[in-house]
Amino acid sequence: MGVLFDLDGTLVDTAPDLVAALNLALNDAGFASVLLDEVRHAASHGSMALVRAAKPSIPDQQASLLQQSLLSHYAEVNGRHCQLFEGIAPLLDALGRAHIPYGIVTNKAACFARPLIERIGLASSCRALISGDSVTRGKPDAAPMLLAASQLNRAARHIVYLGDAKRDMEAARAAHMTAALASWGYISAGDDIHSWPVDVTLAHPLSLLTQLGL
Ligand SMILES: O=C(O)COP(=O)(O)O
Repeated sequence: MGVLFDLDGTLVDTAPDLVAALNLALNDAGFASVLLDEVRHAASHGSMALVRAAKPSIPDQQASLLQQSLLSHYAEVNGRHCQLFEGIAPLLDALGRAHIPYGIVTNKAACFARPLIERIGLASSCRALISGDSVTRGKPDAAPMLLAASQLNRAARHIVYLGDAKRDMEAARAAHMTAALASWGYISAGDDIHSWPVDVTLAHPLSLLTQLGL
């Protein structure tokens, strides 16, 4: 048995850092800041989704400049305001006690994902960290999932993948893993989660232990 996690919106509440970087970029460009709750739902979908959540109607070129600025500010603030979601630390402890390895499959670039898991204290316990740029095709493709499974040394069918986005559920299904929806994540009212390929919906991180029969 093994467990894989999505990073943003599932394992770590990264929205405060991402929105801090977004606001620095907006302010540099002469725009007003946005509130965390206004754009939090976009935080699982990458930097351009955050820019578009704040500024839906600016031209593409201006959005690209804001995205580049956001990413350069994010390199500074990454790990500063974020924390593990409530219930994740005891979950990881319980997995460790049960000798169930865990890893992370994120679409975030390695230059952000690696320092983040070091700053948040997971680098020594996490057995696999697959980033968006570790493979040619990221989620919803099966490739990053299967690479993580090989690093955990577990068969894909014995792995549960927790995520908060449709592409996470699709990637888990494509890799023949159990697709577990983390309902504490960045899911917006407009997300039609009933149409997503979900095997199990978890209301709290510790609900995974019941799912695993622990
Ligand atoms: O930064 C992104 O693109 C999203 O990252 P995630 O896959 O951990 O949700």
